[in-house]
Amino acid sequence: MDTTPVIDVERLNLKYGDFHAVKDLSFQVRRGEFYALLGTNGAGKTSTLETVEGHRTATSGTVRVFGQAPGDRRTVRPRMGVMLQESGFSPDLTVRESVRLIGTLTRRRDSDARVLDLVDLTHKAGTRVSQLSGGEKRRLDFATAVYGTPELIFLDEPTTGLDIQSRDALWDAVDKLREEGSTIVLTTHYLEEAQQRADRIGLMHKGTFHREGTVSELTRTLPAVIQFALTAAVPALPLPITREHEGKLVIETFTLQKDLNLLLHWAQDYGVELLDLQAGPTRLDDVFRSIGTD
Ligand SMILES: Nc1ncnc2c1ncn2[C@@H]1O[C@H](COP(=O)(O)OP(=O)(O)OP(=O)(O)O)[C@@H](O)[C@H]1O
Repeated sequence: MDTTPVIDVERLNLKYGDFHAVKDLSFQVRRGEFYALLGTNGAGKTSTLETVEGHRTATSGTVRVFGQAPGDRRTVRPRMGVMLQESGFSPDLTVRESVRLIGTLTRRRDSDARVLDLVDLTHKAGTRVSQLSGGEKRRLDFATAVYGTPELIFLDEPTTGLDIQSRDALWDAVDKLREEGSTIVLTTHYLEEAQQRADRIGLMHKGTFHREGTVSELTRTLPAVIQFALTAAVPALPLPITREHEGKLVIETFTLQKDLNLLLHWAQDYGVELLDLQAGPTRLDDVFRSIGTD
């Protein structure tokens, strides 16, 4: 089996004039992996991805895609599908003409009807792009990435502007692409989408990785949280309260199951009602919030 990483970035630096936007960034994406490049605003995600996609030249460092320079139009480009934040389809073309154009530009083979069906635009095939809704345009953008089932697919904020049904349909389509072996690189500010699906996450801040790893590697350094409200005076609690937040008592713990069990038994024994009880592991949101504080 070919073990060459699909993407191999080594000590990438990008400068805009005096501004150092990406600093010595190194990462690899393996074949079949779902990798999410996340980060704070202005962290350097788009700059990095544009370089990997072959649209931007590195100030220094090396970027390899399928073992080759990413700008290589003949060998590399046809193997990668890119969903940009704005594809810039001509407003005068119909949806069908736009999909056909994707095939011509990417030099990949596919059935236009299959792609239209996949992005749920068959009923809009004869409509001009200028007359599509925001969500429909986004689904047409998605068609650029999935046309011809490329080996490597970049999704830049793919679900922004999509309603819940369209989001689910997009992720179903991505699941199918993965089953067929495609490698996925995602950027998004919807952290839950990354938390649910990504094999690994690179979390960028100010041009470098704040952390990189699996979701559990990223979250396990932070405590889980139990929170609840009390309406009346109660006997001494069995656990220390870490803080109060919006009228609720918050307990942070690295032993969630044990401490939740202790709390529930205590409430049962004393007949105490724990209002709005919530308990759960650390979420990626919390890792984001901790940027700059740790
Ligand atoms: N063409 C440019 N000229 C000058 N500075 C730029 C240019 N493009 C980006 N930058 C700066 O480089 C930094 C990284 O930008 P980039 O768009 O890569 O970040 P990002 O992580 O994608 O951000 P966001 O989440 O806000 O989209 C930002 O501070 C941005 O202002």
